[in-house]
Amino acid sequence: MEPQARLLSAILFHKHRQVEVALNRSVLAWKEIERSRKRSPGISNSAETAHSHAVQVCEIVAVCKTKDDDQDSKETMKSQKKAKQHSHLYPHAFTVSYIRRTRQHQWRCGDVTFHSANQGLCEQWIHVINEQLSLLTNRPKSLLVYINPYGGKRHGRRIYEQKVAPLFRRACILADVIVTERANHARDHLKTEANLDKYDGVVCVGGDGMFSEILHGLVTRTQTDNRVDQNQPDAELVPCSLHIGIIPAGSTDCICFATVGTNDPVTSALHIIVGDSQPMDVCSVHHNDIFLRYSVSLLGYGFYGDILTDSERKRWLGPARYDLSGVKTFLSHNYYEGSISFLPAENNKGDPRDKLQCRSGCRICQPKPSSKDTQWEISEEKEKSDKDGMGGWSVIRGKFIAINAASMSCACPRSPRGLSPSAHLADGTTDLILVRKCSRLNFLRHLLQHTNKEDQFDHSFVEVHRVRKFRFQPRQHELDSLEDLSDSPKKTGFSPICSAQTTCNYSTSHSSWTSDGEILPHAAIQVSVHGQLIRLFARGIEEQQQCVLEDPCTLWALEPSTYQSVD
Ligand SMILES: CCCCCCCCCCCCC/C=C/[C@@H](O)[C@H](COP(=O)(O)O)NC(=O)CCCCCCCCCCCCCCC
Ligand SMILES: Nc1ncnc2c1ncn2[C@@H]1O[C@H](COP(=O)(O)OP(=O)(O)O)[C@@H](O)[C@H]1O
Ligand SMILES: [Ca+2]
Repeated sequence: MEPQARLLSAILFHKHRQVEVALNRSVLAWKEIERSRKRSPGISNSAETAHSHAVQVCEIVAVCKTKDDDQDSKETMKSQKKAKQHSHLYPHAFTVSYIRRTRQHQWRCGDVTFHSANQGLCEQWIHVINEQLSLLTNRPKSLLVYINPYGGKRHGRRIYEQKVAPLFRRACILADVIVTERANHARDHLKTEANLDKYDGVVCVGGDGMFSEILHGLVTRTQTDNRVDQNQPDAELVPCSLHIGIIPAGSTDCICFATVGTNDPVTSALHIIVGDSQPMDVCSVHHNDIFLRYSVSLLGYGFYGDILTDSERKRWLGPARYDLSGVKTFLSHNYYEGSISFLPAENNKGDPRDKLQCRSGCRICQPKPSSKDTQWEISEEKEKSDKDGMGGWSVIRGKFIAINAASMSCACPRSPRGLSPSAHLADGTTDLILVRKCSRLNFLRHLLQHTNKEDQFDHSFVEVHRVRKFRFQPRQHELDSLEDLSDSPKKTGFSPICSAQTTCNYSTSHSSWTSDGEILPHAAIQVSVHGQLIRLFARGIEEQQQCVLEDPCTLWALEPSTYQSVD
């Protein structure tokens, strides 16, 4: 790769030591002068060695003039005298705030302050760095923020004010904040009222349920504006132009965890600031050609549907409601009869058991521009020609403890690999997991495997398919109407210890679907995946500590440009 020309270089002071600082279009680097000369001449090929540091320009949060009060605030008593002398000699300074990777995908905002005797020089550095930042056009300047004050442990407002707002201010992002006053406040505001032209993105402070509100508001608004009828299951939906940021402050937060790798408000705020972009699939759910909901994480019938139905009554318990309802539902051990038909994904989409996890820059999720249209036509054609005979579609009937569709891994702190560890964020498919009637012990084994590294699909009673569309029809019990009044749910040989359904006056042989944590009113549904319908301010889970810098040493080897100025 052609090394880039230096924009600036100078001898400045950092922590009372002389450093050489250099900037090109992609990297800001600095190294101590005396020590590096004394020690080895070779600097290793990493972003940071003992005496050489480098930061990618696209990971700089902000640069600003350092105020006098800030300069010595972190000094110890011992070094205060030295610092005073130093700041007398070099009274001018600027601070660069940048992204620092810590453990397990967590990001923090680090600061580095450079001092100089020359005020003009400091101003020049601030100007040139800001000029480079202004070229990064994917960064949001104006955001619309919705806070659910009742999500998770009810810390949403505090999390935003203490951890996120100061970072947005530092990055000069304007934020209009709405603290919601009722469920669906954010959805309705986005659907009709909000002036979206003003914003570069929408931020949701809350859990998956709150994200779902933003999703529905934005997707519906986009379809209305483009005159697309959401009730048509085959309608080609128009992708949303605004990015969505998630500040995790809910109970599960799996959409954040599976797209960032951690549930941490500061990390999410930094992904928003740098304008990361992660496309994401969205499932549309219909009942008899009537639109019900969109879903991005788990669409679950049976086990998870029952947990969610039960846990809604325990909302006051916060995130612990899922554990309590989980144990209760596990002990109930219900199964449900029905038939699933699905349209499998094309072969190039991989397999749910192939262990190719979706990671930042995932190849399977890349749109294939040259062949996409023709591929799409072929598969549409195949689908049409197959429609009458249901060719291309597979049908499975049976008794199921759980039917889960995971459009992405659904990784979360409870299950760090998720419900379908190899599911992809943006491949246009969902992984359909069918857990048939089995013993309690076997089901427990299967569940436990979600928490360790074992393969949860390695059971005769579990099957998993990567699909583009599916339908579910619960078994119609001819005598349902008579039996429903007296019958409890079907059991796998044990009497019920407690059951959500015994108090339910809807057919007891049916469960409910949960879609991103919300309950759907119908059991018979049609689902289609809409590839890459939305984009998040995220980049997918990074493989490891990514050191994508060009060798910072190249900066030192370059001829100075016209910008060069040395103190
Ligand atoms: C024995 C331990 C078994 C642990 C099994 C863990 C599997 C967890 C898979 C989680 C998938 C989560 C998919 C995410 C869905 C969310 O969109 C959605 C909404 O999120 P929000 O609250 O942030 O708005 N959340 C949920 O649907 C919550 C799912 C929670 C599942 C908890 C499962 C607990 C199971 C406990 C079984 C206990 C067996 C005990 C035996 C004595
Ligand atoms: N101000 C509010 N009062 C009551 N419910 C709200 C409010 N704002 C949002 N909600 C609803 O709260 C539910 C849960 O929100 P969420 O942020 O996902 O928290 P959790 O992860 O704890 O479920 C969602 O269904 C959302 O529509
Ligand atoms: Ca997918």
